[in-house]
Amino acid sequence: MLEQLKQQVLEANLALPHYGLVTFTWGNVSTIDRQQGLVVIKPSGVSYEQMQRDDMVVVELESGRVVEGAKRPSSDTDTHRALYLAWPDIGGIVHTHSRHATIWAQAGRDIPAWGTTHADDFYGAVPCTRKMTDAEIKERYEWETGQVIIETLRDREIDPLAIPAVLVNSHGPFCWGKSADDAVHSAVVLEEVAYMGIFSQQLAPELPVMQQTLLDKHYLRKHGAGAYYGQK
Ligand SMILES: O=C(CO)[C@@H](O)[C@H](O)COP(=O)(O)O
Repeated sequence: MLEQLKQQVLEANLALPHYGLVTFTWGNVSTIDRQQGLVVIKPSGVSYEQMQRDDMVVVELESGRVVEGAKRPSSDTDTHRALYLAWPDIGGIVHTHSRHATIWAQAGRDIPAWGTTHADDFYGAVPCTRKMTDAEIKERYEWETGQVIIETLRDREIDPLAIPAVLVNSHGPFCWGKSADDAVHSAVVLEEVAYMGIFSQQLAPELPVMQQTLLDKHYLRKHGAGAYYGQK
């Protein structure tokens, strides 16, 4: 089972440069075995060209202790752990510094739902977190990054599976889903709508968000009529 998860995580990490979402090693993907309470994540600082299945690192969900793997786990492992612990329905997480989504994160801006490309995968604006406090940055930075993400979606009453993405202020995007592949899909769509949004807003600075009926039509057509999610 773990070997299969390592292969899934390897392939998901290799999809990041394939879709142009990363430079150098600026990104990481993980998945989780909830029965065993184990997270499988990319090794820290290893180039994607050299990455092998056995480089994947296995850590305990609760403690973060490395239980398998010779390399250091991603530097963002504690952020992944925090999200898995808070959201029992997610099975995969991606973090990147993809260029246009990171532009929105650095600007501290939500990405509004301006079109159906957005609506197919995100049931409303993709939120940007507040800036982290000095104390949060100094103490357990990666863990606190996860807490700020959780706080943002909770306070905005967003179902994580309805809008499976967030922009961490001054940092970059985190995306998730029911699997590592779902999370990569969300990361690709997020980068696309981030890119489109920059230019749409240049063409029409007063651009209104899309009508709720169109957002409903596209989101529910893809995710099923019974899947009501999203901001209240
Ligand atoms: O956010 C950052 C650095 O700002 C990290 O995502 C690194 O860019 C990737 O680190 P590793 O996964 O290789 O440890």
